[in-house]
Amino acid sequence: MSAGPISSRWSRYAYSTTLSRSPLPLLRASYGFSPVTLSRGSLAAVEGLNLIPPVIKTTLFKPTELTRRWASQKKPASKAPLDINEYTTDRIRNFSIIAHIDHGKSTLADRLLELTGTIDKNATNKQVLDKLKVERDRGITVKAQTASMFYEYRGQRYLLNLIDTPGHVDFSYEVSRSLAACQGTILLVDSSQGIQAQTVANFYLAFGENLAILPILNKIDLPGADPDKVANQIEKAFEIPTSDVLGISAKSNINVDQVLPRVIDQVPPPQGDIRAPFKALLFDSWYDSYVGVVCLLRIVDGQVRRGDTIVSHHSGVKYEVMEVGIMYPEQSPTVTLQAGQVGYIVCNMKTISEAHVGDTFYHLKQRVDPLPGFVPAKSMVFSGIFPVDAGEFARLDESIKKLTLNDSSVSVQKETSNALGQGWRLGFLGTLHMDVFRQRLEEEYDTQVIITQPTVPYRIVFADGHTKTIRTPAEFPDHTEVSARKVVDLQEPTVSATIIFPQEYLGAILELCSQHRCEQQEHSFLDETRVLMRCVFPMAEIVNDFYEKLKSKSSGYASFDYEEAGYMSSSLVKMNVLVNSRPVDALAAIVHRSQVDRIGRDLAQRLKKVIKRQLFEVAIQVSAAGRVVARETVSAARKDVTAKCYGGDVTRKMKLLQKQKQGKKRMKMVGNVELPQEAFLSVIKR
Ligand SMILES: Nc1nc2c(ncn2[C@@H]2O[C@H](COP(=O)(O)OP(=O)(O)OP(=O)(O)O)[C@@H](O)[C@H]2O)c(=O)[nH]1
Repeated sequence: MSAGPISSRWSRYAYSTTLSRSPLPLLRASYGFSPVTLSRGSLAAVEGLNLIPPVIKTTLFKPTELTRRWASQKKPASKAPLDINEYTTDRIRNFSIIAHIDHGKSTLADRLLELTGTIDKNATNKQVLDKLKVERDRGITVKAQTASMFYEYRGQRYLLNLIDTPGHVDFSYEVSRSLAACQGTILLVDSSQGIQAQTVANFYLAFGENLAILPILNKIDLPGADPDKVANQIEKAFEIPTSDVLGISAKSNINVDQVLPRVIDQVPPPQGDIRAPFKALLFDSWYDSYVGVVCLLRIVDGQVRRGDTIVSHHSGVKYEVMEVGIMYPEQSPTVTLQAGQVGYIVCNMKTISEAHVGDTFYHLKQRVDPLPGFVPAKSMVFSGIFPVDAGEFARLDESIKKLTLNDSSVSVQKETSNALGQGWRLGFLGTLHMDVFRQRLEEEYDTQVIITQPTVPYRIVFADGHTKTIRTPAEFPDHTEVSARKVVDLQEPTVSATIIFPQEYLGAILELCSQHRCEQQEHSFLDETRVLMRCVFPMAEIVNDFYEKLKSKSSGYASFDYEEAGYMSSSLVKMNVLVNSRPVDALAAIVHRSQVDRIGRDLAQRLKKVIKRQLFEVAIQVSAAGRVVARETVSAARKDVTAKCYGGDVTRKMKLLQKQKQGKKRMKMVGNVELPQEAFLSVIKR
């Protein structure tokens, strides 16, 4: 069945890690392998805890739009860059916080920044590392953020680099590249909700990177919290003894002071040699309108300072370093960055496309071998974006260019639609990513856009052997080409999904999955009440409203995570919508043959409801594979043309009615159906 290469996060890890020494009944059954015992130390006694007075910070930048909120928290500016040379590898710890969405990563990051004096203690510190407006509005992390902290423990000063990561599956790429800069991670689990789908997925990401994993239960202050039960789940699922699990409340600041001592004791210091030639991994970047591109680096060996000339392995381009520094938590210049540290550089890089994530930098005169890097993020969901007002095209074009400067995972291509005019076809990592992009366009750039139904990339295999990936229904081969055997195979992308839910919803969830062409692989129990199910879906089935349906079927208790699982052959057809015989391209879709009648009927009925009655009859037809699958008619609204004709000769009335009939005929002939903007959009707008 599977036609393309299967790239599974789990299968990737299966060959990149050693198999377990001890049995891991639950997850080995699910994922085909089990983890080795994780590196853990004993709980260190909390002693000698002493905060280092905040180092005076310098910033050469005006706060950007996104960081304006921090302005009130900035420490007094100074001209002197920070000297962090004393922090050799043994006194550095690089760690991240990973968790399911909303389990409290950003809140814990706030507390750790306060505890170390990196930000002032302030009742208004809420998810300080969520800098984007959209993150604050939605209460979710979209972009991983790095913050450096200074901390004294047992008489020794440490430089701790924390990376707060997003929890939502659309942004798991952010998580995986952030982990490449760390040696350890805090696996945070909400003690009232227990292990969820992204807890499992993120655990395996960290495990695959061979990171030390520190299990922490959050929200122990909640009345519904059951830390013992959740600690048992962690032991069963990940083979981490319950005695290693720390219970905290990030919100109420309970036991948070035990977190950093554990990080120092259990996360290994970074490897690296300060005397070796400079070698650094670029793992994130963003565009700052004042200084250009800012690159976040993990310094593997050697050191870098202002004035150095460095070279990109990826492009061979030379750059002069204008500034180096750490995120403290904003950009704060330092004298150098050296082996083991995580920090930023500003060089004469003009566009974000030059900052290739996974690139290796080296000194001009000391070439080094490149680091392994990352597989680039791939757009999986494509949508047409059009300006609501066609006169806004140029402004929207500018806004999209600016926004994609800071989000290189969005792919952009121009597109024209007969119904919606000139626009773009954009590719996103998932539908939440798409929605976040739309919200940012509207709020940060004050533009109004129409987004068409998302589609996934399909593959067409032709008789001559060549393969084409298509991203719009317009590119789908004509059904005559398919029947003439010019096309030998049609394929759609699939995902391997993990769903975790309470047992009482098993029946309802199985039914929902089968409606979405799901192939269930297995299910097992996390504990006596919770089920972990693994299955394969066609990606097209989950990009629209599957998650909302899953939440509603499980009263909000189910969680869901997925990853690409290659392509499979599929019986696909293109569905066309005709309004008075004219195709409306913005409503066309690629669907599975088994669903054509249901989707076609539903679409025709919805269109009928929103098309206003005209002075003539309007026929709505949905066709697929050369046949009409649904038809609806909007009857004509009869205008009383004789209303003003009081009394008089009957032939005068007849003449007016005759004239009206002629007019209707002409309009019908032209096919000039007026689709009211808002009504029409309500069908295609998400
Ligand atoms: N009662 C209680 N609530 C908490 C605690 N920690 C976090 N919260 C709340 O949980 C919600 C989610 O917290 P966040 O810190 O945004 O969670 P997150 O994991 O960063 O979320 P994403 O970045 O979207 O994945 C917020 O309303 C927090 O106030 C805690 O210890 N106790």
